[in-house]
Amino acid sequence: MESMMKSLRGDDVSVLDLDPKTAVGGGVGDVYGEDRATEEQQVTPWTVSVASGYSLLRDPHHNKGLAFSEKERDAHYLRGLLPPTCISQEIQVKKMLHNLRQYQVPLQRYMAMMDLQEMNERLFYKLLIDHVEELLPVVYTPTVGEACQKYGCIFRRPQGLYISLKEKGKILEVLKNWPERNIQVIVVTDGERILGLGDLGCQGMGIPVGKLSLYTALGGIRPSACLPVTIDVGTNNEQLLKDEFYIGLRQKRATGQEYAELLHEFMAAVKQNYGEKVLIQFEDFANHNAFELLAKYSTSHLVFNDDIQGTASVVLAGLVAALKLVGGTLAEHTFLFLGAGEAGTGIAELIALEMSKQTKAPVEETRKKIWLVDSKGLIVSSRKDTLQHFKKPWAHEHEPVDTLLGAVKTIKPTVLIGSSGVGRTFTKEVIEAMSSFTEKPVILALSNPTSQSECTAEEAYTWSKGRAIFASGSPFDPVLYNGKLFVPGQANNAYIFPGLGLGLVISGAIRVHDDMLLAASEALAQQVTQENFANGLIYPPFSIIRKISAQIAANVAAKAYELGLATRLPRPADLVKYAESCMYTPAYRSYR
Ligand SMILES: NC(=O)C1=CN([C@@H]2O[C@H](COP(=O)(O)OP(=O)(O)OC[C@H]3O[C@@H](n4cnc5c(N)ncnc54)[C@H](OP(=O)(O)O)[C@@H]3O)[C@@H](O)[C@H]2O)C=CC1
Ligand SMILES: CC(=O)C(=O)O
Ligand SMILES: [Mg+2]
Repeated sequence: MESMMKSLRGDDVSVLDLDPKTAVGGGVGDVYGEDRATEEQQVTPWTVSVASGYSLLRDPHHNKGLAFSEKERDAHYLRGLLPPTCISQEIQVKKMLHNLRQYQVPLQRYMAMMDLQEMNERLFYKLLIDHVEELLPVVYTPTVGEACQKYGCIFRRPQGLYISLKEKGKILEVLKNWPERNIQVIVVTDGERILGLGDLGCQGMGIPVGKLSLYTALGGIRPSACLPVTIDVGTNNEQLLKDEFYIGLRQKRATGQEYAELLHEFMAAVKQNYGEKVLIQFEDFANHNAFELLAKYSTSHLVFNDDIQGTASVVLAGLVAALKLVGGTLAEHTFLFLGAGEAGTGIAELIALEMSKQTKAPVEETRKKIWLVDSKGLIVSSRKDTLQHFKKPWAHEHEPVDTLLGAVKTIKPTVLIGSSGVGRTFTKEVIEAMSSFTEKPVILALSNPTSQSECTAEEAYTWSKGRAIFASGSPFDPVLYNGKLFVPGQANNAYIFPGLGLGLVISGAIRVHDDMLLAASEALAQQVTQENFANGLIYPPFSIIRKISAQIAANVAAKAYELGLATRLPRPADLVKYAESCMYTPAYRSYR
């Protein structure tokens, strides 16, 4: 046993018994037994397979820090490596939270959270789950946006898998370098449209890392089953290309065939390595690639585009809930979007689909209740020839209108949705115009991070004289207006993708279907309580997100079984209970 432990600890005789003065290479050993003369020689980096002692404390999957019990300290060679005190995970959470709150700068909090994730994974998730409303803005929008912008500067230990053009032809090998074999969810970006911040190249890695930490914290997917990936084909961001700390390829973006081939190799390698049931979530691709990738791989892989589909599902849920506050049916409302890209057209299409299901009218008809404005003005039929394919269905008969204000005045929408990525575009005039013909205008400022939000919560409530039903992509604090407290909701796809992913995983689904997005949306809308409505909220609080995710997962899984897309048989009788039972919990395990 002792010899086995010796070997596990790395103090193998063949290494230890070497006389330092006659070490390999024949130089002279220093006081540490190391030999300068051998520094140029190649060595084998090697490690042990059972974590114990010093290496156990440095293994984020098993480390418990001061929470190791006396018995564990004896059994796992930890004596002396820790100070004498033993504390509970609850006290560790309390301490971490106390420390985090000392930081005034959000990016410092982000870095502290990333350090914790790298040091003690279970404590990271316990902290995030128990204090989700406080910490979501740290690990996710808005702070993750700043983290991506400064990723090169704050880079310490790599997270996730980087696949660049240099790895072309070897992607399968690269996947095999990842330490985990049983991957269930991959979030992949190419960094070209990171939130509303544009092309951040390889530094977009913060997004897959952040999204996957939410898959675990909010949706209960095991951390070991999550794989963040960044595909680096270069960047067109001149500032990054000149930045000495930039971590990616220093070249302009590859496009066309070169791009398509790398992506194709990646998609094929993922299926070969992990099988057909691994969920691949496309995230923050520019729209000129996003729609094509989704269309191309949705028939051969379990793929989902969060920006197009997840956003659509979350917004539809909010709108269905909002009807309880503003009255009418979906089809009785008129919708205007600022931004006709992935989020805008994705949401528009799902609203039209739901309206069509409710009214039995064809989608071509229900689309007519929905209007979109892009950077060139209102999308109308006279522009059809020059429009990107995803905008064409929205080119309705109308005179050209150049501005959002002009469009609001002529279309008279009851719902205004911002998905442009451009901040402060819902001006006072726009919100006043909305409020002039609607008693309770629904205003969703979806763009992230906070700097890109189409308006602030305060602006929406003040300019509408407290009548707006408002939600935003990034969180805003409650607003006191005319003596009344208004609590804005957060319309963010983080409500949907963790539960949707869990539903796909537990049913063993092999494809994503639009009806699953509707099922997810319906489950979310059902979680909004009378108390939430009384506070003007159209989303439930994030504090109960794991309960929400289980409901979403169950609804999605039920749809997968109904559509014949589920492979995990037999179907569990109680899908909510089953979803809950599958969810990862971060409590420490006891070590024998
Ligand atoms: N809350 C949430 O859950 C989510 C929020 N988002 C946010 O939505 C935003 C957009 O994302 P996405 O749809 O993927 O981006 P896209 O690039 O696909 O689309 C952006 C759209 O906005 C239009 N646009 C840009 N500038 C203006 C302007 N000044 N006036 C009018 N229209 C303008 C573009 O017009 P044109 O086509 O003419 O260039 C394009 O149609 C981002 O900030 C993102 O963070 C995205 C997904 C989820
Ligand atoms: C939330 C999100 O996915 C985005 O802003 O891109
Ligand atoms: Mg996104």
